[in-house]
Amino acid sequence: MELAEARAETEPRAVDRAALLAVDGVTLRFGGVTALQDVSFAVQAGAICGLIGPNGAGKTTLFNCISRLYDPHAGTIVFDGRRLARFARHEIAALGIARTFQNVALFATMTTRDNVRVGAHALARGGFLANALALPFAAREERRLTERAEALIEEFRLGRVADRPVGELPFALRKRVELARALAIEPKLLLLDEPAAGLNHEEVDGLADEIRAIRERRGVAILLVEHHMNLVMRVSDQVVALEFGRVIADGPPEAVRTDPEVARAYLGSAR
Ligand SMILES: Nc1ncnc2c1ncn2[C@@H]1O[C@H](COP(=O)(O)OP(=O)(O)OP(=O)(O)O)[C@@H](O)[C@H]1O
Repeated sequence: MELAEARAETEPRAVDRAALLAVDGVTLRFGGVTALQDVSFAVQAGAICGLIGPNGAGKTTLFNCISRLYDPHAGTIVFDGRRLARFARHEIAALGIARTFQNVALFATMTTRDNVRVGAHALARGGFLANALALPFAAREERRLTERAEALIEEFRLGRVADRPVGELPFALRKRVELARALAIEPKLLLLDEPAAGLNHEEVDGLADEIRAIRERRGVAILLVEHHMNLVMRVSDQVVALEFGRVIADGPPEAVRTDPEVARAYLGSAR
């Protein structure tokens, strides 16, 4: 493909506000540092979108805006037709957004099964009082959560380690537990923060298959922050590239990979 043609295909464009996730003109500063500058892009329902960029480009900051950990100074994020700014951080899961973390955020002394159950609990109805009084609907809810957790344990092939504390498991397996836990809320959007970090070649291959399979099975949209370029290019339907807080390319993986702006941004970067 000619370079000019590649550029045209990846040029940032007006955001599609009807998409599952529409990030529109988001700006966020930390003191004098502009971490995000007028960032706009959209992710369609069921699509896998890779978010790339050199260190400090703003990827984590953007994730934190979508999870409501940070409030943008300007712009809007619309998810499934709702403006996220209207919701508190603890309401995000109920809207249908789940997240995994770079360093795996599980309860190390709890078993695999209990970690997955905790994920399902994020959506549990009834609450503390109903559970404390052992009301019938609380018992029904518990059964429902147990069934959901067991289904996920089977789906993610975790049966063999279901009763082991997750802190004892190899890192790659803990990552699978974290995926199962995130999906326990049956999200419409899954945010994956550097899922390949700390994995070897073979494990990254397995992860790529797993990510595609999750989307096929569940139709969930996935936004993936990742430095591992091969993984991003292999699994994504769309890739958004950031540099110094700005979107420099947005398009199909092959077009973004060959985009001269992206190549320039990565020049001198060893990753
Ligand atoms: N809490 C914070 N306080 C001050 N500056 C911050 C904070 N978080 C991020 N920054 C700055 O904002 C910019 C974007 O950082 P961010 O962590 O979002 O980049 P990134 O693309 O995720 O980088 P990496 O690939 O290294 O994880 C950087 O200049 C960073 O130093």
